[in-house]
Amino acid sequence: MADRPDPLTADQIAEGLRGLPEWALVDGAIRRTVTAPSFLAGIELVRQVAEVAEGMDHHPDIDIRWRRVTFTLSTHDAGGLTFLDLEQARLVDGLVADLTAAHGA
Ligand SMILES: C[C@H](O)[C@H](O)[C@H]1CNC2=NC(N)=NC(=O)C2=N1
Repeated sequence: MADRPDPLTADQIAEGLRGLPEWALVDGAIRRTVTAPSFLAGIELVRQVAEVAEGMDHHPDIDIRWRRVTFTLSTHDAGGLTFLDLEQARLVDGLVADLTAAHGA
């Protein structure tokens, strides 16, 4: 198993979240809900996030409810949040921005 980074401190989490205004701290994880323009657009976003996740070997919890997709990030092996979660949140934000731009929202 790959070495996992140390959990972030509360200060590090707070600082990281300042740059991630769409994400909320919930039960030791960070969470963002996206409303996609359609169900299939939401599924395509999930597929793109899945590719990112595979590349990072870091896998989000994903909840899909029609057009609403919720991503919940934490590092299970570390028992908390690590820089991997902040990095993944930024990458998800980039994909969501692309989706929004593609649909002229
Ligand atoms: C062996 C493998 O690297 C680990 O099990 C990875 C896989 N994906 C993971 N994803 C997340 N979110 N947290 C982890 O701790 C984790 N561990």
